[in-house]
This record gives sequence, C-alpha cells and structure tokens, in this order.
Amino acid sequence: MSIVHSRKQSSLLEHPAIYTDFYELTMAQGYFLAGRKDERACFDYFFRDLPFDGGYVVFAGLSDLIAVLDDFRFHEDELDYLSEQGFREEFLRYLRDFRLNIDVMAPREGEVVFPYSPILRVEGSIIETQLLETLILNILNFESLIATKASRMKYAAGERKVIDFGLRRAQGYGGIQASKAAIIGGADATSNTYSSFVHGTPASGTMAHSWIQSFEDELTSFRKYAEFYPDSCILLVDTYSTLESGVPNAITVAKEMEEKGHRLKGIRLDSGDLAYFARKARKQLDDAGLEYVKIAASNQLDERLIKSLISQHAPIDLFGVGTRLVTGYETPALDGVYKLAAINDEPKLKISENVEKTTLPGRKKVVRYRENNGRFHGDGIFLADNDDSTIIRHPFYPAKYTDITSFEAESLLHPVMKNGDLQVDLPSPSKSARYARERLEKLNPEHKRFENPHIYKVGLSEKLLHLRNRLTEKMK
Ligand SMILES: Nc1ncnc2c1ncn2[C@@H]1O[C@H](COP(=O)(O)OP(=O)(O)OP(=O)(O)O)[C@@H](O)[C@H]1O
Ligand SMILES: O=P(O)(O)OC[C@H]1O[C@H](OP(=O)(O)OP(=O)(O)O)[C@H](O)[C@@H]1O
Ligand SMILES: O=C(O)c1cccnc1
Repeated sequence: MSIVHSRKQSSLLEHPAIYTDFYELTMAQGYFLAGRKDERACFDYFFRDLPFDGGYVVFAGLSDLIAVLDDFRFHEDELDYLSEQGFREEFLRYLRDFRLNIDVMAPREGEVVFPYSPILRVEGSIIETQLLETLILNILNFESLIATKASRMKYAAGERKVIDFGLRRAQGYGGIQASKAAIIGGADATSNTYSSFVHGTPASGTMAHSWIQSFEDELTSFRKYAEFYPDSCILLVDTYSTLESGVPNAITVAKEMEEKGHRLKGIRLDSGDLAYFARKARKQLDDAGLEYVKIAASNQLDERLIKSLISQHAPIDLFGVGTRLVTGYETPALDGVYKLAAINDEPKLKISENVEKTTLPGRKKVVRYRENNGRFHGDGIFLADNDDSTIIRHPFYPAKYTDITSFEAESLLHPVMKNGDLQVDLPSPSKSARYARERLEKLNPEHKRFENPHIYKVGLSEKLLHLRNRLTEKMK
C-alpha cells in the first residue's frame, strides 16, 4: 500500500534494523539459538507519567514508525557488521531472509492518550517483536512528547498562530522529527525547511538580525527585504531600538509598500518586555493607519509565557517558538515503555515493588467512553477477547469504579499492520494535526489546564483486574 509522505525520508534511517539497543540483537539471537524463534509474543507500548505536569499526551510518530517498519530488513553491510560483533553464522543466515510478519494495533496519529493504556499492541514472533522495542520507543516517545508540547502552546495561543523556530536549538537531527511532531500537535508552520521538504509541512519565516546588521542602516535593510518579498515580509524591529527606530522604519517601509499596491505583513519583536513593546508598537502602527500589520513575538517562549502575554493583553498575533518547543522543555523525554504482555497466548506479568509499575497481562484493547455531549468521559482497558465486563475499576484503588453501560463507546486501537502488510494509508502531518485538533476539542478543559490538571479516568475491566490479581498471587 502506498505511503502518503510528500517525499519518503530515507537519509535518517538508512539502517532501521540496527537502529536499536545491542541487547535486542543478543536477545534475538538467544531466542533463535534456544529454538524459540517461532514462539509468539504480544507487547504493549504505553507510558506512565504525563509530561509537563499536564493532563494528556498527543500520540505522534505512527506514520514515521510504520514507514520504517514497511521497509524493515537486514542488509549485507549490516550483517557483515553483526558478524564482526561475534553474531553466529546461522543467526545471520536467518536475519538475511528476515521480513516482518507482525500485527500492529494503534490509535490514529493525533489521538489524545493517557497513562497505562496500551497505545501500540504488537504481535508476532518473539524475535521480531523483541527487535522492534527500541525503534518503537525512540520514534513514538519523542514525537509524542513534542506534539504534546506544541498542542499546549497552541492551546495557550488560541486563534493566534504558533510557528516552530526550533531547528537551530534542537537535539541534532532530532529537529527534523520535532518539527513534524510540532505540526501534528498544532503548530501552524515551521521554519525547518528540511522537515517541510520531507514531510510536506508548511514552511514560514521572517528575517535574522544579521540581515539588518549587514546594511549601512536599518531602513535600507527593511526596504530591500520589502522589495524582494512584497507579499510576505515580516520585519525584525529590535536590532537597534524597537520603538525609536525599528517600528518607525517599518512604518516608513509599509507606507512605501502601500504606494506600490502591497502590504507589509508584520513586524517581529525578539527581546525585552514583549507585552510592553507589543502594546507600544501596536499603537504606533495603528496611529499610522496600519491596523492590518501583524505583530510577531519570539524569545524563549513556551505555553506558560504565551498564556501570560495573552493575559497581559499583549496584542501579539503570532508566536515564534524554538528551544522550548523542540527540546520538550521541561520534560526531557516521554517515559513510554514496551512491555511483554503474552507469550504463546499465555498472559505475562512483570511485578514491581511499586504497584504502579506492575504491568497489565494479556492481549488487550482500549475503549473510550463519551458523554452525551460527545466529550470524553474516560477510557477502559479490556482483554481483547471474550471480555464483556460492564464495570471498569481504578487500576490501583479498585473500590473506585464506573459502570460503563450507559456511555457511547468507541474502540481506540485499529489495525495498522496485519501479517506485516500495511492496513492503512499513512496520514500526512496535516491530516494528523486535524485529527489531534478534533480530539483535543472533545477533551474537557479541566484536563488541558496547565496547573493541576484533572486526572482523566482510565479503568481496568473486572476481567483484566482479576487476571492481574491472579497472576500476581501466583508469582508471589
Ligand atoms: N511581558 C512579559 N511577561 C512575561 N514574560 C516575558 C515578557 N516579556 C518577555 N518575557 C520573557 O522573559 C524572558 C526574558 O526576557 P528579557 O526581557 O530578559 O529578554 P532578554 O532575553 O534579556 O533580551 P535580549 O534578547 O535583549 O537579551 C524571555 O523568555 C521572554 O520571552
Ligand atoms: O528563543 P527561541 O524560542 O529558541 O526561538 C528562536 C530564536 O532564535 C532566533 O534567535 P537567534 O539569536 O538565534 O537569531 P536571530 O539573529 O535570527 O535573532 C530567533 O530570533 C529567536 O529568538
Ligand atoms: O524565521 C524566523 O524568524 C526565525 C527562524 C528561526 C529562528 N528564529 C527565527
């Protein structure tokens, strides 16, 4: 099935099969040598902690993951490398013909997801499912983290635009995925040309201080830019003095543009008290009859500062966000994990001293319950087969429960791969962004607020709870 990417990104993951932790390969060889290669396994991808002290995560990275899985094989140079690392010839022969034959269930990219719910269910041979662990975690944890961050910034900005400026401050090439994830989460455009090229996301930008400094004077630099870009010009006004030179020069150029039938698109503030400067600049622009000229602001912004600027009534139309978006400030990683849930259809459990870290056994499905107004009420985790529980219970305080019979229900996990074949057209970032927006609208605001967001209910079916308790007792 075709992959709906604007251009397939090949340079980043030329070697997907060895884009992994070494122990995945040594375990895979171990299963092979132990004669277990045809045993079946089921793994779940899920996370426990919500990033940014927030109330939800926007699921992103699925399209990149599936694109990589679709072309997953060991190449000769990789096999030579593994041979040098001491892997055995018979295992390398097995890897030479290795093709994924897995089943993958997942929500749509852009879905709003919550702790403990299986997000990806991966089934296949023990070797193939094990080999994919690191790849899955690397792609989904990062893109979901950044999509979530972007969604918070957009939530704070409301109707105002949010543009990703982060590439220069990103964690190396991770900036390419970060910019894509930012679009999925709600950013309106990106300055990241590479990401725009490979992912088909909208590119945008203003100008740097160097352009202005390179001219004899600010006015000449503005005039030249306006001459070359009469329909998309946003002038950076803080190089010398925002209110005494930057904005007055921008006004002069805007008036000259009007005479030629063009309109200055905007100015950008990049330092100082952004609320104060935005108000003063707005007044100067309005007094000159330039109400249509937009004000952009940047400088270490994040969702809390955007919210603060808006509450200060700063007349800012567009927020440029870099560092704190693409680095996921200040949660360095989504803590998503990939845990074994069943071997050969036998449910498996990992017990932990910390009860919250005990895993959920068996093949599972996730159901979302909606209120009459269509908004999300909570999610239930069920065993995938023959589970007709009508009550879901709190995972750790089972006395708390919800009777789900009266709610409208929808399945969250859909088949994305069956026997290694893609089951869906992979969504473009803009399609996933639309879906994320729709779904976030259905999430009650108390889960979206930045301070002490309300905890979204995720319950376990009675049958799953009994299974967990039975296996826990058995293992004690
Ligand atoms: N009105 C405001 N309310 C809240 N935070 C603001 C406001 N104006 C600016 N900020 C934020 O305060 C932080 C520091 O701003 P500051 O005025 O110190 O700029 P700066 O980085 O020192 O400027 P420069 O680039 O000239 O060094 C930035 O993260 C900026 O986004
Ligand atoms: O502050 P961030 O959220 O990370 O946003 C990106 C920053 O990068 C640019 O500054 P830089 O000094 O690198 O270059 P410039 O000369 O274009 O301002 C831009 O002006 C922003 O201030
Ligand atoms: O286009 C811009 O204004 C821009 C791009 C990258 C970083 N800072 C600003």
